[in-house]
Amino acid sequence: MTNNFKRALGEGGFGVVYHGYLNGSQPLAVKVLYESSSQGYKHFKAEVELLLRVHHINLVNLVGYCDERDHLALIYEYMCNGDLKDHLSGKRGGSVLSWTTRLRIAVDAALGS
Ligand SMILES: Nc1ncnc2c1ncn2[C@@H]1O[C@H](COP(=O)(O)OP(=O)(O)OP(=O)(O)O)[C@@H](O)[C@H]1O
Repeated sequence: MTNNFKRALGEGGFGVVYHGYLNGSQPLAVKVLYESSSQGYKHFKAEVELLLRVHHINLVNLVGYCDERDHLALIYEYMCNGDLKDHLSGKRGGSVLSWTTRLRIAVDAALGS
């Protein structure tokens, strides 16, 4: 899927996220979790159980997961517009978001949570 983990999209608190494709065409983001602690595994299971049940337009979809105990990965649909953090901080260039837009994003995020 990730072509041997060729392209890293970023890194969060739980692992590195790689770009990949499903069936060679559907773009994906594959989060490979750091070595699993019991705390990490609990978080992984909670994320899988919640996101496989809950679908909302403001939430990224979980497409699948890998649970081999020592190798854990979460597979999400790929968000092509980048990180919200970068949009809010103006790092992506382009126009600065207005306060009205920021407020709408906050409300939309709250609706998805
Ligand atoms: N579904 C996705 N589509 C595209 N890029 C993604 C996706 N998920 C994560 N990324 C990229 O990988 C980076 C790390 O994401 P990740 O969710 O691990 O960290 P985070 O947003 O800091 O959250 P957390 O606090 O859960 O670790 C993001 O900043 C983003 O650039």
